[in-house]
Amino acid sequence: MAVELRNVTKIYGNGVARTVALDNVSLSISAGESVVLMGPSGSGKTTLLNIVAALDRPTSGEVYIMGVDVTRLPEGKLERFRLRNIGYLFQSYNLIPYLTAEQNVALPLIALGIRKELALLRARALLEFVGLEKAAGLYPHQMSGGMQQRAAIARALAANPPLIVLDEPTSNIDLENAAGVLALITAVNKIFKATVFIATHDPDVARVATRIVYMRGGKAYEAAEPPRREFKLDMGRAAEIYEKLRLIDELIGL
Ligand SMILES: Nc1ncnc2c1ncn2[C@@H]1O[C@H](COP(=O)(O)OP(=O)(O)OP(=O)(O)O)[C@@H](O)[C@H]1O
Repeated sequence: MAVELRNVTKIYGNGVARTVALDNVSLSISAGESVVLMGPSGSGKTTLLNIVAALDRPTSGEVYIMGVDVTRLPEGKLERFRLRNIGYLFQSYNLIPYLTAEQNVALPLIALGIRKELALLRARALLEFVGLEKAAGLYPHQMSGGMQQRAAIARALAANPPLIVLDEPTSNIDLENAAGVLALITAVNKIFKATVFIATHDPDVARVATRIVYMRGGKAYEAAEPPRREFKLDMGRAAEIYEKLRLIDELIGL
């Protein structure tokens, strides 16, 4: 199981300000699933995403990620666990402004202690995977919003994490870029075999889902069989770059 939540409750505040953001949520996500979390504003999506991403701890309940109970990990160990196991795509991308695209992508690998040249080699292959091979030397301010997002996706894949968590991946980009990013998410799921967890308001994102979970009032509900729409994607090329990445991984020992 990639992610397992058992009776997870999250309560903010107390007294009159007490809010039950998650109400006894249990959820099992198998490796390789692509889960899209939908629901109205205030239903608890962000709270659940942050818990699945090991960025926040529940008030009660257990959270297993790749078999590890992350609620019991001390902060120091949790940080390394996150670096190795979870790739993040935040709405604001959070690219470091004074680093180039390739330096941004290499950063998680360098934080894991991998030699800079090898980290940059993998970073450049990942930028090729997301279609940014010509932008490796650009700084974030020299890139469009769509390009910055692709760079952030490459960075999320840097340490080859088994779980990728994305918060509203289509909210800050235009329709054309949104279709591109959904195709990329499909490739990440199919070729990298990463488990994908996405919180969104955008019903279009459901097209990349193997499973849809709805939130309402802090409770999670399973949807009936979701629509599965394939994206036009040159899987041959993506698979080719993936092979290159695997060779680099052998060098790095990832
Ligand atoms: N840090 C916090 N302190 C107090 N209450 C909070 C906090 N974070 C979230 N909440 C409350 O918990 C509930 C769930 O919020 P959450 O942000 O998870 O919902 P959401 O579905 O992600 O909403 P949106 O789609 O608007 O982001 C809401 O009632 C919200 O007001």
